[in-house]
Amino acid sequence: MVHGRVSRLSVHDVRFPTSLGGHGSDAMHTDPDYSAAYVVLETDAEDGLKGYGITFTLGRGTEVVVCAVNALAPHVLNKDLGDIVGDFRGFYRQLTSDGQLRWIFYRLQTTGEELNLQIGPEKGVVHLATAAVLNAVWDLWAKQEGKPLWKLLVDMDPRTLVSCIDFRYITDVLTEEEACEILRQSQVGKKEREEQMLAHGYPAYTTSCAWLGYPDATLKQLCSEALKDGWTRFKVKVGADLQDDIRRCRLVRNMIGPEKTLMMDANQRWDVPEAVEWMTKLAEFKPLWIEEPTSPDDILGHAAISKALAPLGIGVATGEQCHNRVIFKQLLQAKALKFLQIDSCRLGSVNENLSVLLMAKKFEIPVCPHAGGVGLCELVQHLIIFDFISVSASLQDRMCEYVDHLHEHFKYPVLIREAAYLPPKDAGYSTEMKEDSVKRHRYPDGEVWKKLLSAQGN
Ligand SMILES: C[C@H](O)[C@@H](O)CC(=O)C(=O)O
Ligand SMILES: [Mg+2]
Repeated sequence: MVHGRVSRLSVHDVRFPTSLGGHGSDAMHTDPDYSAAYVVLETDAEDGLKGYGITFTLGRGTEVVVCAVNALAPHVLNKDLGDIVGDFRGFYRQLTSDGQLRWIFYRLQTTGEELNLQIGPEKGVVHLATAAVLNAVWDLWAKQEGKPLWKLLVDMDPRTLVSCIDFRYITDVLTEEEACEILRQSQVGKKEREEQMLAHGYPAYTTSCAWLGYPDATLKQLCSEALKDGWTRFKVKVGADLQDDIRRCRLVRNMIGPEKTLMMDANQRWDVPEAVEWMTKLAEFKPLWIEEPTSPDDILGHAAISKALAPLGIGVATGEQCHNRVIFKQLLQAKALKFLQIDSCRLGSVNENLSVLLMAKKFEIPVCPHAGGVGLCELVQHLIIFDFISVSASLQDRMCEYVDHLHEHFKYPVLIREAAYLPPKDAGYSTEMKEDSVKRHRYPDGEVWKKLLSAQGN
């Protein structure tokens, strides 16, 4: 039974200096410091359990999200956890519909600069903050039930599951009744699929070999190590310089051979015609997909690229920066993507991701989650394992991203075996970081940053 009143919400700005090694770099984010706005929820319950929630950010962006989490705190504090999850749809809507927060541009005074930031509705900073808070609620709920989050979801009856979803703005493609029906139909074979997951895990691909900032020698070395470790699917960053892309893609394709799967990711670098032209030149390396070829807001642009690249056998993948379920709905309606990439922190937590998984099922589009960042692998594995067991019932054309960074900072790190995610066994959403890691990486007063900042003369 869920219990306790939320007595404290704290939020930490935790950053890892990944940009120093070029880890995580792409054509648009050339110096990413993998970071998180890290939320801790405490209750007055005697069990002493805490809920941990993160949202993924890049360095300086974190302080902005931290402000937004604090702005949302009054919605959570002093609430009864039973009341929150008992009407999760209502609570989700309360957080995402704060009449004062959803409207405005937010003016933030940081170190001498003034930033104007759009924070709503259901997009941008406030939505990332919503995800951090709700992820903490889901973590706490799963912990109180003594189950890993994926299992909490798998064991929930369809009616309870859909009661967590806000169907506002999507009923033209998915009603609550239809969602329930999808879940009911997928009850068949659930037990066998759960056993399959526990025995073999969920198939993964790696992005860790080919960040854009890596020199060719690193790329080669990481590729050959990944091959030895049994990886068969690889993603390469592209989009900044065509000649570089040709050289790097050739190098990777030569190393992995013609049979293994290659994906490319441009991180929104191109205009629509440029995307088509560029990918036509990279087609010889046989990519399965081009990810984020253009602005995440350009639904019709994605549709045009999809149509143009289909004859070359290249699909369009996108989602890691899709604001919300409405954008996903339209991408699906417009046949703008062949692979849908949910993100555990970009959307409004499990609640909104459930709606996207169900829409993807209805449109028969495979979900291949985004996980490049700190903690995203830990979180999204729960969603995709649930998706397989309770929604999609298929592994056809599906795989979950894996990046080999920063797992050592988590109390319950992902377990990868033979290029597959093994289902987590510990209770919760795998969101909890090690206390010492948080302390050392807190910005700007953690030991790691104090040293770095003083070396830079700050
Ligand atoms: C900035 C991030 O590392 C981004 O490049 C991740 C990404 O696009 C992916 O993993 O896909
Ligand atoms: Mg990407």
